[in-house]
Amino acid sequence: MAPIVELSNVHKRFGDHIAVENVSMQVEPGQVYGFLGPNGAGKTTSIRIMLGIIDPDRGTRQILGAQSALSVSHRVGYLPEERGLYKNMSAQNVIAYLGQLKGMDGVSAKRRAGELLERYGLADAAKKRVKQLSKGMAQKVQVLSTMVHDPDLLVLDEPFSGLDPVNQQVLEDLLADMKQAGKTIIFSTHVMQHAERLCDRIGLVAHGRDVFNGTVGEAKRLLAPRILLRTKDDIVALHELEAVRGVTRISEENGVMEWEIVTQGRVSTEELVGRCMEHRIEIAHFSMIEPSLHEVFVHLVGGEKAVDGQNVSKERGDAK
Ligand SMILES: Nc1ncnc2c1ncn2[C@@H]1O[C@H](COP(=O)(O)OP(=O)(O)OP(=O)(O)O)[C@@H](O)[C@H]1O
Repeated sequence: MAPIVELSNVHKRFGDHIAVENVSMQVEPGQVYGFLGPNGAGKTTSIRIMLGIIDPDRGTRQILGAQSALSVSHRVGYLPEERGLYKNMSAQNVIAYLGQLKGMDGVSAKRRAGELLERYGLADAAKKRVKQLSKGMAQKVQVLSTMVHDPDLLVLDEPFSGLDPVNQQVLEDLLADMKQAGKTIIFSTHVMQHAERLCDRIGLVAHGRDVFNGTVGEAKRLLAPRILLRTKDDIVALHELEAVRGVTRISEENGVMEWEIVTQGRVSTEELVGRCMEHRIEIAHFSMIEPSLHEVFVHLVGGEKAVDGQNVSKERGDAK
């Protein structure tokens, strides 16, 4: 099956500034794709290129089998980074109006707008004018307006920004519902937890370039796991292992110390446990901590230094 969206080696310059340099992405039907990157990385520019709002200087794009998103716009729902709705219209009418612009008839658009508002906790806001809504509520209304015409593809630029934690969860649930309904979703975010929970694939850009493209699991495997060990014994024997990069004492209670062991490469649990037994280190607790997507992000975007900042290297370790 052809990808729903494909950017190949896209490049965009604004004056002297290169905003996007060789960005590529492929999104398959039904996938949730997280487009991640720090401020100014080129996410919005790439999304605008994808949707035909601006043209790339070089590279190619394809969306729903078309060269231009304009010819398939009724199949696409788009939440731009700049928010804005007609302030004097009611929430229900503004969603219905945007549905009509995407080809819906007035009655169906209004009915569907009412259903969406009810389902996602905004029934009371249906008759209120947009200018009477809080910023977060207006944003939710705008998100709902992107899906009123039942598009196949949702492209949401920073949909979580400006929402409180409860409404972020509502939005996560909404996106999960859309995925369940077989929709393809592309969203940009700085907040790794959303991407971690929702995405089948992620693309990370920094300074306009691709830094990573793959699944969340593949991203996490880029960093070695950490180990949490609780013991009352001296662990200097572990510190000397080749596979151990650093050891940090986290806490101490009743003579039992909790250590975080940073490994390098794929250290085996057997090797560490074996070493503990060999040196009579009695284990009160032993667990492997998978790196978070946030840590991978900092590692890829901020470089090794940022990761080292959280850990203690062998030289600085206090295991002795
Ligand atoms: N129309 C424009 N004219 C000049 N420079 C631009 C224009 N649009 C974007 N840029 C620049 O291109 C770079 C990438 O911007 P872009 O908005 O794509 O980043 P972003 O990853 O979406 O950032 P953020 O997360 O902060 O929204 C930035 O340095 C930005 O200042």
